[in-house]
Amino acid sequence: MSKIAVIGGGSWATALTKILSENGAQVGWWLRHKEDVQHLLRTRHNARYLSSVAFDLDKVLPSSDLEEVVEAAEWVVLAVPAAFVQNALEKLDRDDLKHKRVISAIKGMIPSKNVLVTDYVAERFRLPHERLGIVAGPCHAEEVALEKQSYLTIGAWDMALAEDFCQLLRNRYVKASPMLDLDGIEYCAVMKNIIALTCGIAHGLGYGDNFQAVLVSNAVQEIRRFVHAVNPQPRDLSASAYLGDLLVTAYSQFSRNRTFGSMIGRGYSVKSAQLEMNMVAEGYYAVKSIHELNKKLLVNMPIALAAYRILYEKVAPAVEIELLKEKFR
Ligand SMILES: NC(=O)c1ccc[n+]([C@@H]2O[C@H](COP(=O)([O-])OP(=O)(O)OC[C@H]3O[C@@H](n4cnc5c(N)ncnc54)[C@H](OP(=O)(O)O)[C@@H]3O)[C@@H](O)[C@H]2O)c1
Ligand SMILES: O=P(O)(O)OC[C@H](O)CO
Repeated sequence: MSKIAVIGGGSWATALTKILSENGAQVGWWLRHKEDVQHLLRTRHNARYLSSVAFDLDKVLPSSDLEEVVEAAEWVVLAVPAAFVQNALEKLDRDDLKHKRVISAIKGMIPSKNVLVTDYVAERFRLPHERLGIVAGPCHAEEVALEKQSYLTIGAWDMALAEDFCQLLRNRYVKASPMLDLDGIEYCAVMKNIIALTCGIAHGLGYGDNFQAVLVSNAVQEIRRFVHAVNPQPRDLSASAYLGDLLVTAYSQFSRNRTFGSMIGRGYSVKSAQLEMNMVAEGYYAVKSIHELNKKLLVNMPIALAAYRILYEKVAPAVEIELLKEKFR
C-alpha cells in the first residue's frame, strides 16, 4: 500500500485525496484548521470544499500535524495555492523531505520570489529535480467529485517517477500519462490562469464567444513565445497538458480564474472579488510574477501585460481590452 501525504484542504487537495485513497493508497491528509480535521473525522466529509465526497477513514487520515503526516509518507503531494506554500511548509526542514518523492499539484508561482513551486521546493529542501513532479492537465476538482472522465499528465524529469505516480491516479474515470517536461508544463499552467482571468475580464465587459476565441488563439501564440524563451526545448503545445488545460480554464463554469476575471470586468475591486469568491484564483498572483520575470526575458506578451495593468496599475479593464482588440488578428 502506497503512503501519500496530501498537503492542503481546498478543492484540489480534496479531489486528489478522493482519487488516491479510493485507489487503495493510505493518505495522510494535512488541513491547516483543526476544526476541518475534526469535521472530517466526525462526518467523513470536507466541510467547505467538495463536501459531497465521503471518505473512507480507514484509508484517509486527516491531521493538522504537518510533520507527522509527512513523516509517515513516501510521496508528498502539495496542493495549497502557491501564495501559501512557504507558510504551509514553514515547519519542515531539509531532512523531513530527504527520502520523499514530491509532487506539486499547484498551478502557480511563489509570489515573493517569482519562481516555480518545484524550483522553490528543490532549492529550499535541497531536493534533486529527479524527485519532483507536477500534476497537470485539464481537470477541475468539481468534475472529479462527480467522477466525470478526466485526463491528467504527470510532468517530471524522471520517467519512472512520473509513471509511478500515474499508476496511483489511474481509475475508471481518470487517465494519467507521464511526460518529460516538468518546467514547460508548470510554466504553461501558470500562464493559462492569466489567460483565463483575461477571458473572464472580457466576458464581464460584455465581449462574446467570437472575441474569446480570438483571445485564446492569440494567447496560444503568447504562451508559445514565453515558454520558448524561458525553457527552450521541443514540445507540442497542442497536447492536453498545455492546450487542454488552457481551454478548460478559459471556458469552464468551474474556473476560479475566469470567474475572478469576470468580476473584475463587471467592476469589482480585486479585494471584493477575492472576498466574494471564497476560493483562490492563482492567476491574480501569477500576473505579477510573470510581469517581473518578463522584465528580463522581454517577450512580447500583450495579454499578460493588459492583465497586469488592470490588476496592479488599476487601469480600467475596458481601456486595456480595447487596446488588445486592436492588436489581435
Ligand atoms: N480546483 C481545481 O480544480 C484545481 C485543479 C488543478 C489544480 N489546482 C491547483 O490547486 C492549487 C490549490 O487550489 P484549490 O483549487 O484547491 O484551492 P481552493 O479550492 O480555491 O481553496 C483555497 C485554499 O487556499 C487556502 N487558503 C486560503 N487563504 C489562505 C491563507 N491565507 N493561508 C493559507 N491557506 C489559505 C484555503 O484554506 P482554508 O480553506 O483553510 O481557508 C484552501 O485550502 C492551486 O494551485 C490550483 O491552481 C486546482
Ligand atoms: O480553472 P481554474 O481557474 O479553477 O483552475 C483550475 C485548474 O487549473 C484546471 O485544470
